[in-house]
Parts: sequence; structure tokens; C-alpha cells
Amino acid sequence: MASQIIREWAGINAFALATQTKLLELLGTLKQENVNTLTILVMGKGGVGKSSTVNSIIGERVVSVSPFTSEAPRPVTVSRTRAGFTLNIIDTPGLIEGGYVNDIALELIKRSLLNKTIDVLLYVDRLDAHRADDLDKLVAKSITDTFGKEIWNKALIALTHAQFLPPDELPYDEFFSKRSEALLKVVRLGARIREDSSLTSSIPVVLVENSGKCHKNESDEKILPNGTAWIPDLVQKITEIALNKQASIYVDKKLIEGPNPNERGKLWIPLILCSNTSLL
Ligand SMILES: Nc1nc2c(ncn2[C@@H]2O[C@H](COP(=O)(O)OP(=O)(O)OP(=O)(O)O)[C@@H](O)[C@H]2O)c(=O)[nH]1
Repeated sequence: MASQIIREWAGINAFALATQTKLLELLGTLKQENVNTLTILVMGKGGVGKSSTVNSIIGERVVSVSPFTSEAPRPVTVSRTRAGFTLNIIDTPGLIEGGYVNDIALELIKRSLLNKTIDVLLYVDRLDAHRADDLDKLVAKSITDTFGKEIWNKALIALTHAQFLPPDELPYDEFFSKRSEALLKVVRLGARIREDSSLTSSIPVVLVENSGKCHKNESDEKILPNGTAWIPDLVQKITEIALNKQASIYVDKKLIEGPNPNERGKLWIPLILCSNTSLL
């Protein structure tokens, strides 16, 4: 297999100085904790802004973006290195096609991850979607069936199109909070995670505005309508997930070829019951 060329993360230099400083600080925090490599898996439905978000984080147009379903082959891994730290971001195809979960895409994603470790799942959707529905539930279920429930311990939800102004003069932060709650609820249902479980109550939700028309503050940083400089905020949340003491997801052959990872423990139940009965 051809070895992948890892380029210098030059895109950082394209960010506003204040953003660069914060990003380098965050890379320093990761390195202090002996995290020298970080792999982010980007997933979500089609057209929600996955590729655009990858480009925004890297600070270069590294993957193609299209208003229509991208024809570019994916999954694709983009790797960049900076001061001894390597960032890998895996952009993936949209998970919904024709109203159904694209199982072929999921299988392709899973197989491309063999022997890789997912440190962060960046689940992308849009802020300006007014409903979280059964499709969202199905996507969450498919991700869970593929990687196991534990993947949500390493998840971060990014809502794109964040320069959107809510309808009916609803305050921006209130709309964001309602949209986040609605999405987290369907993710929980799809992933079959109990409401009181720490698994999804702790999934952070961040805002992203990939448009070239994103507003800027006096330091030239890209900001949201609520004034947050969103690139450092996103990287800060990524850093927190990476350091959250929960295990990263290692994709081994068993995970790829074995049964649904959530069913593995259950396979032992009949055996345990049998052995217990024979002891009676
Ligand atoms: N205004 C605005 N447009 C965005 C944003 N993110 C993405 N877009 C636009 O939405 C369209 C789809 O973006 P992509 O990044 O290709 O989305 P994707 O999820 O990778 O799409 P698929 O290739 O279908 O999987 C493009 O026209 C982008 O320019 C955003 O935050 N704000």
C-alpha cells in the first residue's frame, strides 16, 4: 500500500492571528497530554456541510464541495502536521440516499478504517433544519450498529449554516438550544441510549459557519451571530473530546466482520444461562 504523504498544516497560517494563537495553544494542550495524533471521523447526511467543515478546519480547500452530492471519491483522509502534531480528518459520503441509509457507504467507511483509531466522531448537521426526524434516528442507529454505542462517548455534533437567523424573532441562542435538544433526542433514540445515560447527555454541540460571507470580529476572526469565534471554539471542543478519558474506538477486523458490536455481549447470555443451570 502506498504510504500517505503528510503535509505541513500550512492552512493554519491563513487564519486570523488570534485564531492561529488559540489553535496552537490547543495543539500544545494535546501534546502536553501526550496526544500527538488525532483522527477525526466526519459523518452525517448528504449536503449538510461535512466537506466544507473539513476545509474550514484545515484552512485550505482540501476536499471538493458541491451544492449537489459530491462525485469525489470518499472516504478520504486528509492529514496535516504541525509542530510534531498530526491531524487526520476523514471525510465520508452522505449517509442518506433516496430516503434510506446508504449501507454501502457505511460498509465502505468501516472497511477503510481497518486498524485505525477514531478519536473524535464529528457528526455534522445543519442548524437551519427545523426538524429532527426518523431519518436522523436511522443515521444514529446505523452509526451505533457499525461502531458500537461507545462511539457517542467520543462524539461532537457540529451544526453548520450557523449564520442563519431564526424565524419568528426567536432569540438565536434559544433556537440553537432547541435545535440541539431535538437532535440529541433523536440521536439518543436511534442509538438506543437511555435519556439518563451519561453517553449522550454529554455530547457537546457546536456551531459552524463555512460560508465565505461569515461575519468577522475586530481581530478578523470568523464569528457567529452570538459573537463566538467559531473555529477556536470547534477545535477547543474537539480537544476536550480527545482528552475526555473515554477510550477511542479502534477499528479491528472483529469490529468490521463480527456481529453488531452492541450484540457481542448478548451472544454470551445463552451460554452463561446454560452453565448457571447446570450448576443448579
Ligand atoms: N451558507 C453556508 N453554506 C454551507 C455551509 N456548509 C456547507 N455549505 C454549502 O452547502 C453545500 C453542501 O456542502 P458540502 O460541504 O459539500 O456538504 P457535504 O455534507 O459534504 O455533502 P455531500 O457531498 O452530499 O455528502 C455547498 O454548496 C456548500 O457551499 C455553511 O456553514 N453555510
